Amino acid sequence: ASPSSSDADAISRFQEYLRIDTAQPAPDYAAAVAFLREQAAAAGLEARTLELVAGKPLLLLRWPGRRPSLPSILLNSHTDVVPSEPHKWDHLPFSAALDEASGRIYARGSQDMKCVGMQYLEAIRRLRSAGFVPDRNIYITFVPDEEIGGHQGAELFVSSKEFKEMNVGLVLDEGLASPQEEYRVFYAERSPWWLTIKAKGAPGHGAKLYDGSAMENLMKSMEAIRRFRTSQFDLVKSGEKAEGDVVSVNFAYLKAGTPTPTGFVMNLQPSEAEVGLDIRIPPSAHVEALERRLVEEWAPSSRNLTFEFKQKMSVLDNFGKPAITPADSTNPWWLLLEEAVKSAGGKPGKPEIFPASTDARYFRKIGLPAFGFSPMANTPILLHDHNEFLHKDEYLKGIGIYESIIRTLATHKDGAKDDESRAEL
Ligand SMILES: CSCC[C@H](NC=O)C(=O)O
Ligand SMILES: [Zn+2]
Ligand SMILES: [Zn+2]
Repeated sequence: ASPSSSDADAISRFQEYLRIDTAQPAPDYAAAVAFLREQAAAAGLEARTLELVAGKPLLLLRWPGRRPSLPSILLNSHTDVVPSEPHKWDHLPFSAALDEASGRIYARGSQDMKCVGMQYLEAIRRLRSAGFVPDRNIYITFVPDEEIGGHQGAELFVSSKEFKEMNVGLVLDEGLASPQEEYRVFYAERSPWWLTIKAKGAPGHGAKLYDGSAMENLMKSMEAIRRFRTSQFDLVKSGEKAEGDVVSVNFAYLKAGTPTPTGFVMNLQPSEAEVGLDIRIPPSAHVEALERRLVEEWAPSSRNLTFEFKQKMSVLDNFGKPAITPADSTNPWWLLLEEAVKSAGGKPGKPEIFPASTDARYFRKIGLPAFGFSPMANTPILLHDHNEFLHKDEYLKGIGIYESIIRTLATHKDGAKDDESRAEL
């Protein structure tokens, strides 16, 4: 069915946002914030641009509620996107081309996560024009730098005075597309450990056989790492565990050898060899056992191996507990979210652990409940991939889902224990 004029307008606004090149490492944040401030004005929202770091604007929008003392709702999204290889796309990544035949909107950020940022705003437009007024303050944030760790975005924001004044009770952030009809919802995520292991050994003639060369040392470690990786991956392949529940280890780079202007020296065994690892740790992992495995098996000093962490996020929050948001009947926020998705015709899937990392970790770290959710069903998972797309109908359906979520979460349930504690409703 062809979209109504308001649907067509919503789609063209989505395309306009997608056309702004906010790809790392040089996102056009100024253009994105200028566009989003126009959208905020059209949606009747108060807007403030915070520059916690120069050149890294964080846009903070507010929809005042009738009872501002209630814990507020924060709808978060990031404005930056990952780079792409345009020549490998069927449609240029910032063309935001709507393929009429398929109904797909192709663009970098169409899934991750410009769709969500615009769906928040479109849902609020519709709620306001329907005369809805929230009980709680509703905040919408567009933060920078999520794709490079959020260190100058969400991580700074959660310790700012502006954030403290917001009295946030619940955060929604990004999820993942679902190839099934059930939407995916995330209540935790895996913590990134980025690790380098360096092997040293005696150099030697390429024809000489001897033990303990740097390459042999490193290969022994990589073989042990690969066996561990396989053991974890087999748990996923067998269906015994979800991807977010195992420890993943992937090889990010290898570095060794003596370069020359035309290649590498072929008859000199190098005295050093290095591997980079991207490790993701679920909240349930036995961290001490993994650290022991690293020291004793993967990088034992007895084999002239050393290691260095480039990033080592804890699986615990600031209170020493696993950074997890309960997604069951003990958490009234979860029950409301589930009810809101269902009442808008959506099917929430079984709550999962997000396999990668998002800015949600910074909110959970300070003890706030945060769910990862992107309303994309019947959609292949294409974040960070070539030909990332979102079907226009899925996009429009997602606006309706957020209308229901915002209406449900923003309305105070009389009798709830809102005023006594932030964790409760
Ligand atoms: C760990 S900081 C980088 C965050 C990035 N987020 C999504 O892809 C990720 O690699 O998971
Ligand atoms: Zn993202
Ligand atoms: Zn991403």
